[in-house]
Amino acid sequence: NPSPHSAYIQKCISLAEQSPPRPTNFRVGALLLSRKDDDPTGSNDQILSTGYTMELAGNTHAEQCCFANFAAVHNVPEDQVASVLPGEPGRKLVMYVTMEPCGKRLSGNAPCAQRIARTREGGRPGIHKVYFGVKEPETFVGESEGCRMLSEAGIEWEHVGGSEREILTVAVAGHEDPEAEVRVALGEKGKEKETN
Ligand SMILES: Nc1nc(=O)c(N)c(NC[C@H](O)[C@H](O)[C@H](O)COP(=O)(O)O)[nH]1
Ligand SMILES: [Zn+2]
Repeated sequence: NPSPHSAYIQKCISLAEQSPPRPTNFRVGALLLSRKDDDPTGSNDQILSTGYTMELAGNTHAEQCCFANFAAVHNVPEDQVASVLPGEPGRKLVMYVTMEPCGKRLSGNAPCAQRIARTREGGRPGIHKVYFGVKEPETFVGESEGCRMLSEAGIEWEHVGGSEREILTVAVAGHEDPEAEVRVALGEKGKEKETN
């Protein structure tokens, strides 16, 4: 049976497409689920929450909204989401995000890798693994730090390949030269503009 990763990444792309295009961030989609141990096809997955960039008021990120939406259902503020995330034996929490969780934000707001790491505070199991469809491009913060921060927090991560161009095209739709930015991010630096 096929792995469920690509289907979840596609779901996150659909979420990202709901994000209002801005020149100052990326349009990203995120999904939180509970997965039964030893269930590689995800046949027993339980979706817990979703989020997309600027879904909620303010300068909010997809992962931040995903947590905030879950916290709201459980009547706690987003920064206390760890206290209401399930920690059942035999199941693990997994996130899918179109883009690598940010390790730094030009706004100075708490980066998503830190928010994800904080779910493990107080010895809670928290988020076990993060799957993402593309590394963060260097547009805003240069070399991305998100994966290193997740590893330091003991959280596994994995790049699910195959949808990079689609994810990046959605992510940069509000930027000044989206096509060029996608080409650069894909390592197609310096390619001549496609002659139309
Ligand atoms: N993983 C991720 N999810 C998002 O929802 C989002 N918008 C970004 N974007 C990362 C980028 O590095 C920051 O958007 C800029 O650094 C500007 O920072 P603010 O967004 O203004 O805090 N990254
Ligand atoms: Zn972020």
